[in-house]
Amino acid sequence: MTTSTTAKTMESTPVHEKKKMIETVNLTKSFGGHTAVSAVSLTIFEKELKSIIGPNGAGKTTFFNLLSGQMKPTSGEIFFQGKEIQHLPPHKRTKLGIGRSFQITNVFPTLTVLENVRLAVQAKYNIHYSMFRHFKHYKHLEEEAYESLEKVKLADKAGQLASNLAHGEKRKLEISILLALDTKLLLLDEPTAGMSIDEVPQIIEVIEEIRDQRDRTIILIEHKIDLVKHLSDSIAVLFHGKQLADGSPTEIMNNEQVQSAYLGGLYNDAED
Ligand SMILES: Nc1ncnc2c1ncn2[C@@H]1O[C@H](COP(=O)(O)OP(=O)(O)OP(=O)(O)O)[C@@H](O)[C@H]1O
Repeated sequence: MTTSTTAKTMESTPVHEKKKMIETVNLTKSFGGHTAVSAVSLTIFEKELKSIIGPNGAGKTTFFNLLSGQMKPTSGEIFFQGKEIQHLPPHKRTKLGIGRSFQITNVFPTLTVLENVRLAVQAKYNIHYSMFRHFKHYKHLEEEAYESLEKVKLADKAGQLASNLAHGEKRKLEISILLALDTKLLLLDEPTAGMSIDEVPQIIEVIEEIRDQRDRTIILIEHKIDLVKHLSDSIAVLFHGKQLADGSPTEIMNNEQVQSAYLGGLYNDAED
């Protein structure tokens, strides 16, 4: 894990100088009588990495589903760069620049790693492939795809079939595809889940490098609290669907309400 002072730089930027990337206002999602997300009002600033933490069932994934458009809210609003988006379907939000890491459906197992990312680059430029055009017409797409693979440290696997990648490599490929699509807001849902111990530091390094470029905004759901502390500019805590706290990593770790209501449980989760 590399050390970086960039996160501290974001923390020290005065709030009035920060631009809002996405904001939720009283965002609520109920399933029958159960409210999974309850009047959550959160602001995520451009170029920051915000983590959403909370015990199992706290509403984190539902919150992501609302941001990405997989679910419609029961009430409340979502503003992306000032534009109201809660009524937009997922593909329109993708076009605006919101990308979610689990969109592994974009990965074609029988294509190579490079071909998968090249398709994302093509989609970004809206270019339809023609067998009769000279390959040089497409060379820049391939180069851009390769650069995107380099950013996630997967360039050495460019020629392999996507189906042959290890689990952690597939997660990196997903992130590479999001980067190739010029995603402004990356929604990373437990990127380390299911990874072997060897794979975790690699994905952390990738996320850290994307964060330190400071040209994207990242929202991260993650159970591993040490990782969250290390990576985040700010942390929001959900508890029974409600927003329990929102602040810097230090503020959250020192927040007595968070500690007593939740952190003990979280540490236990993390050790599972
Ligand atoms: N489609 C659904 N229908 C009914 N209830 C749902 C649905 N999706 C989520 N819930 C409920 O909403 C609550 C919040 O679930 P959610 O998956 O958002 O929590 P989470 O914080 O992501 O949990 P975990 O850390 O275990 O993934 C839970 O009680 C869950 O059972």
